[in-house]
Amino acid sequence: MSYLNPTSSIIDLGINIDHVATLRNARGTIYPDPIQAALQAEEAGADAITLHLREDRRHIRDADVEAIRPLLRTRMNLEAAVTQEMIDFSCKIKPHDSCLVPERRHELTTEGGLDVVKYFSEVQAAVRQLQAEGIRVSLFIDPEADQIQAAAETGAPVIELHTGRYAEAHDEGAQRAELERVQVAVQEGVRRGLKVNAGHGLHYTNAQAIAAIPDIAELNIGHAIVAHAVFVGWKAAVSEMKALMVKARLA
Ligand SMILES: CC(=O)[C@@H](O)[C@H](O)COP(=O)(O)O
Ligand SMILES: NCC(=O)COP(=O)(O)O
Repeated sequence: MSYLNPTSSIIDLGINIDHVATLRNARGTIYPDPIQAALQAEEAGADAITLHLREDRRHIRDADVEAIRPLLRTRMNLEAAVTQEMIDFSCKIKPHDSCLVPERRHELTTEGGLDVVKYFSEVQAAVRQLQAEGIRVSLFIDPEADQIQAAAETGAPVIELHTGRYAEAHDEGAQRAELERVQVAVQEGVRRGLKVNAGHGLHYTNAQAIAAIPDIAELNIGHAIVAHAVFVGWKAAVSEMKALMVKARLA
């Protein structure tokens, strides 16, 4: 199976455009346009465009995904819950990457990783259906050895480690412990032959330590970049994040 990846870099940045759509939907306008955000992010150095089609469609909508898919020059990483509706939609869209995430209707944001151990057979069936369409599957999981093992056993070639606990750890000791958890999980993923990505809650002062971990392939970042763009502009916010990640990896 071959996958399009024209921009392979030292560490890839997937720009999550969900909260461009959140801003649009807040007033029911047609701006800011997630299509424009995706294309400008690519021009500014994004290696992939990530978007999460939530079951309640609170930000990204079906029509956004359909419009953006044929226009991308990099990759689409479509995040969705493990429901038959979402898997069928992803199979119709055929993104380069399909990232399976957990979802609770009333959560403010994705609170943890997909419990692949508990829902193994459902996740494996989803992985198989997506892979039969030539879609690369990523599982968004907590940085835990049993989840990584289960993820590998589903046949998915990619995992994305949820960095939310690292991002929310405000004292130095807790942050160091969470960073170590991610570092160990990356090693475990690589040992099992997986491509290891990471993301959630990363911003301009905490992404460096994650980007510096050897073997992390890609970071997916959204909310902090949309927020920073208010002050510096969208393309500048994207390229600033990409530059700091590359600098951290090379340091
Ligand atoms: C799965 C994930 O981590 C991202 O989709 C991120 O959570 C942005 O979407 P929300 O802010 O709606 O959770
Ligand atoms: N999968 C994580 C992601 O896409 C971005 O999450 P966030 O930066 O918006 O928290």
